[in-house]
Amino acid sequence: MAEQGAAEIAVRRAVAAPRIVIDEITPAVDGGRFAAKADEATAVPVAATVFCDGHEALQVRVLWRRRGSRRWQAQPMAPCGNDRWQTMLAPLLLGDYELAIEAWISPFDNLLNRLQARFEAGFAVQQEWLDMERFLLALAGAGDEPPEATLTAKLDVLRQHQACGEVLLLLAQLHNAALREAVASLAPRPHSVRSNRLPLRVERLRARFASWYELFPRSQSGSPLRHGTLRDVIAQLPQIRAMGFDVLYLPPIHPIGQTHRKGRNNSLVAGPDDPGSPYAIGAEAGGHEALHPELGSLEDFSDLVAALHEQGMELALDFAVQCSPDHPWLREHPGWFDWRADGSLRHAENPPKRYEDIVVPDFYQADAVPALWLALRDVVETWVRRGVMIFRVDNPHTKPLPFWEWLISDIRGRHPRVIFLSEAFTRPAMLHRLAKCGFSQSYSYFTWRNDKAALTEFFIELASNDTANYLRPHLFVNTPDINPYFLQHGGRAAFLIRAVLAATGGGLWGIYSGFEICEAAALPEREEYLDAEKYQLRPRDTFAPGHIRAEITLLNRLRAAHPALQTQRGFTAYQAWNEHIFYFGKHVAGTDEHILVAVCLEPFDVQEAAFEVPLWALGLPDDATVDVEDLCSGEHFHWHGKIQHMRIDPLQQPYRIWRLIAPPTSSEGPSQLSAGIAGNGSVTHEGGRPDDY
Ligand SMILES: O=P(O)(O)O[C@H]1O[C@H](CO)[C@@H](O[C@H]2O[C@H](CO)[C@@H](O)[C@H](O)[C@H]2O)[C@H](O)[C@H]1O
Repeated sequence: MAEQGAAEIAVRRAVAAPRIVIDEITPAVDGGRFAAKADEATAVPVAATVFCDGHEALQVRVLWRRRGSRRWQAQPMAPCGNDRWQTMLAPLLLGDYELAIEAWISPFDNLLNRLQARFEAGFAVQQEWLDMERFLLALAGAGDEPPEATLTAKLDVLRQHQACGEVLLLLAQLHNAALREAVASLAPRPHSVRSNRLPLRVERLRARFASWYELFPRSQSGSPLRHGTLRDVIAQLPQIRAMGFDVLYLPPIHPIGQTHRKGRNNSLVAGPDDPGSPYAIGAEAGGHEALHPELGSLEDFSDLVAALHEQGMELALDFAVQCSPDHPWLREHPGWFDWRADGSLRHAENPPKRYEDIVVPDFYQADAVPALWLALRDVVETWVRRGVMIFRVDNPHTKPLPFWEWLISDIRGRHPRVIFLSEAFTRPAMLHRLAKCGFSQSYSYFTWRNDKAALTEFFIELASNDTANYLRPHLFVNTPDINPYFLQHGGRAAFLIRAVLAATGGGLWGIYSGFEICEAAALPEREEYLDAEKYQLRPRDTFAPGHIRAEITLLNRLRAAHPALQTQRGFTAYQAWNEHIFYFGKHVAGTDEHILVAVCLEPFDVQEAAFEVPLWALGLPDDATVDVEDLCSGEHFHWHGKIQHMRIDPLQQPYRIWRLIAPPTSSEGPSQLSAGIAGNGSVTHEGGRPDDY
């Protein structure tokens, strides 16, 4: 008896289990443990695998609501093959959302499918119609309010078609939108099931698409003898904006400690005039909320913020959780630090790098919880109040993950426009986890991806939904810490190569001042700059001969004009039969824009290659003719057929950027663009130098 009872309970449990499977929802990060990322300018593609036993017809829809709201909004999803369902949500407003997928068996669609199948197979549909009629009658009931009234009226029309044997018209009416809407609101939803809720974070467009320029304010006076100020920075803005950059990033601007101050080239002893590393935060004049006195006043700071806005730019500030031994926190809050037995503190490090001039507070000291966490949050709040909406976070991987997850969520709760960039050059697992914890953008391994295979793998991974749903790579070509070997040895062409890869491969790229004049002098056998600006004033002439300002300007202009260049998504590696030519396409789903980029990775020697034009992506046969625009020279020409040939002289221009122009539909007549343009299928012409544009 007991056995029988247990069996019955087990059966009832099985019966209560969902009959419909909802799986592989995207966007979702770790099954909803972390928020997927979207931005307010972009529609959100939602997809899921949804299926059931047998041949039951399903209805599937996506539900979404702002976090904290009780009301769900709904949008139907459509099948796209292999049990996959999809829809596109119109761009959402800034903020945090929840998504869920809901599905149920649709008796109406089951009846309709059967009726249609019988008809298409040439059989009578009398029986199927009676089933349908009974179903609709039951739904309409005796109600005379919409939607019942709509259904009753439609039923009359359906019966007339049925009586006259007009099955095609009957079917058309059964597909009628008003009828389906009425049915949807009245019909039962057997076996209805809803997925778990998946968080989605909608950020500003600049979280996904921005061009950064980094400089040290102290070097902007034009003289090695005078410490630069924020006013000097304001004077530089027009020329930085003219290159097309829209974010100005400054390393820490706080007072710099004296104790263990570093000297030139990272020496452990500073000379009397050495300004010290700006990352050694905190001195008599204050800590993280103070401004280094030599840079100016807080009024100057707010003038800088205003001047940036006038230029259509904005500021990114460093947020570095560390202290010089002279930071006021060491005196005021000794309990935030992990003191050694001899009364000293262990200096910070990011192995193998050693940071002898700073110490890091201990997030889990009894006195530090919650005081230190809140104090750090208040530092960010202070700068937000002063107009900073972007923070580049120094070394986040050496601080606890729960701290970042809490801090970012807390700040964004009040300031959804705030963007955090994670500077974590560390193991992939940590780099990725920081992005999941909420960082809007992440430094990446781009700087060290140079050959074709490595670049292909790198960009394919970043473009994949699995990664792009939570991690946005920031492609810096150089940083004050990284003077890449490729730039050290590749001459001017190397700078152009790296610039075009970064500016076209992803939505976020950045240069550190000096890149535009191909600065590359290095410490021997090190990826570090000689006389690094981190330890001394380094005024430079950023218009020095040989500069690549025109090329950078063109790249930023192309990025602004072409949505395909504003994202890491939509990357496809194409065939160019030469190991030194990296050739890829960028295309944003839902647009007809196809950009092709070919980069000669060899900075000194001419390279040639046959390459394939992805005519198939435009729905064209292999022997079609396609109009092409060379986006660097402005020339228009044709390519006849799928296989073309390129020749690139890196000393002239180590890259090509083309736009494929979709052929006009037959009603539009011949393309205006192609009229009168000679094209022999070859792109061996060198076109104009970028300086000519
Ligand atoms: O460790 P990372 O490679 O991520 O580099 C970042 O953090 C470093 C520590 O803040 C910072 O290093 C610079 O500042 C230190 C503290 O003043 C100093 O000891 C180092 O010599 C100096 O390079 C680095 O610049 C930053 O990008």
